[in-house]
Amino acid sequence: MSTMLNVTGLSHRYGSGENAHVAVNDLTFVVETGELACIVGPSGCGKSTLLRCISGLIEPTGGEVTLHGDRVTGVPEDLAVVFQDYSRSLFPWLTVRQNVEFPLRWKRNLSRAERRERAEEALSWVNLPGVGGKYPWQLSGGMQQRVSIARALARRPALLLMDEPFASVDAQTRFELEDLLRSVQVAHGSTILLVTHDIDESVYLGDRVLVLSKSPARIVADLPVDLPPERDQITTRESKNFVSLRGEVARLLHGGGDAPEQAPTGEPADTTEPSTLA
Ligand SMILES: Nc1ncnc2c1ncn2[C@@H]1O[C@H](COP(=O)(O)OP(=O)(O)OP(=O)(O)O)[C@@H](O)[C@H]1O
Repeated sequence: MSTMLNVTGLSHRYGSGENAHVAVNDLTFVVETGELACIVGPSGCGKSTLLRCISGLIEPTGGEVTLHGDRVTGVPEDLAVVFQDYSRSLFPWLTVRQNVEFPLRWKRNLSRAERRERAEEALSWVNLPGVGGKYPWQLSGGMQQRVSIARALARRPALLLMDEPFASVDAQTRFELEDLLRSVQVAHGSTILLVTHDIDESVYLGDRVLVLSKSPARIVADLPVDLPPERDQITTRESKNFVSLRGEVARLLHGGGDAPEQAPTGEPADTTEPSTLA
């Protein structure tokens, strides 16, 4: 496996002097090609700042980010981001197909017909064939977020960043979108870095879970997820490995980074921790 993303000693400080605020502090990790890595951390710990630095939207005040070996100094062309708020990221005056095609306009090597073909293909990947002629506001919230995912995938990004992508939809839709994302990722070998504050979601979706501390964010643990690639909302969440890992992540988050207590062998870990962090 080759390394897609390399984050080395990354720090970011907003402001200077007495008003300085360190949002992320000396983060080092890699994301391998074809991996779905989840970052979980408390609200306000610096997750969005980290994603902004990785996507080249802001320049880190320390350390560096490389994408397939190239140092990130601006927004890389082969990186796509999906945000939480689909209602603000889709253009309401464009049809679904035009929204998905929109970022492809800057790919000069693609003809109009190829752009359209790619848009239709990406819409079929997210189980939305046949809605290309509708407007976003004619679709449910979950469908609109699938359009946002299709728009990101149509660009065939080397890295897909997702910032709390399912936080604005109801629980049932969230489960459907989680399953959709995993199936798309497995089918297309996409490399994804997803940020969430939901412990269960991080374990259910991830091949790996990176646990962040309270602000300023530092990495408390980098945990492999020992679950099969094909997951199921009921049986996976009931499995011993899932329950044990979610307990470990919760203890790390609530303990602020202390070493986790291991559940006794053969017994499921305590599942009373809340799934999300305030
Ligand atoms: N532009 C900015 N200027 C100054 N401080 C900022 C700026 N953006 C974020 N911060 C501060 O940096 C810290 C981390 O913010 P950030 O949005 O990265 O956290 P987060 O983990 O994504 O939060 P949430 O989970 O609530 O979305 C917070 O204390 C925030 O107030």
